[in-house]
Amino acid sequence: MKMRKRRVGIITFSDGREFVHKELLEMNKHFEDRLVKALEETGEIEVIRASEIVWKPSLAKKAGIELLKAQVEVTIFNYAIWCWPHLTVMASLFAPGPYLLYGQINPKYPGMVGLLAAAGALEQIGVFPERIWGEPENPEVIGKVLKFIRAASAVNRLKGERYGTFGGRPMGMYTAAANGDQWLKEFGIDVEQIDQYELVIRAEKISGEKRRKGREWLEKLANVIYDGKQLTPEILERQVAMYEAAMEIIREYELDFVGFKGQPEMTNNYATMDVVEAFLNDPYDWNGSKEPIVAATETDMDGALTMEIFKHIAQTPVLFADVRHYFEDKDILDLCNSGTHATYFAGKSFDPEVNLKKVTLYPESFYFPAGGAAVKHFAAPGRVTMARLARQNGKYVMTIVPGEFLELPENEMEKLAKDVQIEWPHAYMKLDTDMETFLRNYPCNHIHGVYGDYTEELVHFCRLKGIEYRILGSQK
Ligand SMILES: C[C@H](O)[C@@H](O)[C@@H](O)C(=O)CO
Repeated sequence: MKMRKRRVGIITFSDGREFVHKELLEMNKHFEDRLVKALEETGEIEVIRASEIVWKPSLAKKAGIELLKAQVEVTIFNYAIWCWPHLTVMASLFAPGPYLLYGQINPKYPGMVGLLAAAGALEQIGVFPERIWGEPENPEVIGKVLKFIRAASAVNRLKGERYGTFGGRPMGMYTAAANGDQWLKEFGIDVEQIDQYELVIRAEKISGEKRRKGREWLEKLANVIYDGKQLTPEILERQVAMYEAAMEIIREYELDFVGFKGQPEMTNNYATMDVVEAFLNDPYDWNGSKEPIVAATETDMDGALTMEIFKHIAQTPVLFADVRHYFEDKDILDLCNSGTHATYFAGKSFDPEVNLKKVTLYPESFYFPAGGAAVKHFAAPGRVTMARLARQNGKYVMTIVPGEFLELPENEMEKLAKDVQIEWPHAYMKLDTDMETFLRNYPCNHIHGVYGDYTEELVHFCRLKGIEYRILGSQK
């Protein structure tokens, strides 16, 4: 999967007395060099430096404009000596936020004083920057910087995105239907409404060659169980055609992420959306590797939004699941949903051959008379961060649920799945919190997440957006 580097601007400030500035210039530059090197070494960041160290107002303005023109996603204001705070304020009028005030360790000069004076000045005018202090070579310090940058770039990457909702509120699910005006106002996301019929019309026009290519690839790499009724080669090809149709619409309408109603119209009359949803979320399909396109089932808008935030923060595929069952005796939460588990989760690999070996395309059950394949697998073990953005009394609240996907013997996973829903994918999770706390606080039926520890990034995201958050479990 191709990672888009996060574009970060840096402005280093100085003393407003020219003779002091000149005296300390080489040292100041050296501190900037060290920070730039450490940022670039993360492999996630492209640094844009202002052309000059800022010691007078005209240079503050010039530096800010340079970063604005370079379309940076975050600006770091860098302090190693005493810096006159109005220079930061003036640069902030042009340099794109969010802002991180970075303090270098340089005890012989009042760098920390400069940082705090600038922070206070910004806050007086309603701009609330993050502050980090330390040696750029310290992995813990640069780790903190990176977490902030991931969250800040996610805030900016959402801006101007388009969400396509195929069909309306599914099966009476209030939590799936959000308000487009609120999305635009709070996140800068435009919502496009598309009729599911458009998918059917376009799917019918997808060539036999394209259908066959998808079906044969799936048959070759995964285990396909045809039952002659709910799942036949023809129905699987119909799901492939719907995927191709969805891709066509996504490109044509310039959509960044999507949701499909699916139930009951498509699942009663045409085919389930499972193959479409899983492979949109995957970093590949039968045509090759691609960027994952977040796809929520049941047109769950806030679910899709949570996933899109995760995608920008972690730059990996994102899981969508139902909170399905709790095995009390084993303390295992079963996350399971028919459609949207990307096959990436089966093997945690970007290589489809690795993951699809562990995937079975199962005939759908009685809920879905039109038939189709459910994309069944078990999520690979590992530390995960799950979360959900939900509206409570009109306001967004983020519930963050850290935990672990468990390593269980294959036969035990099959046994657990049989007791729940054999044909659907499962992720067996051990929560950091206890089940009672989870049930009392979790805001809806769907949950989303990625491998890795991203709690701090989500917290930064919420702070930047003024969203209330709660963490169910400790931050590890
Ligand atoms: C079979 C049901 O209609 C499921 O689709 C339902 O349990 C859900 O997935 C709800 O999120």
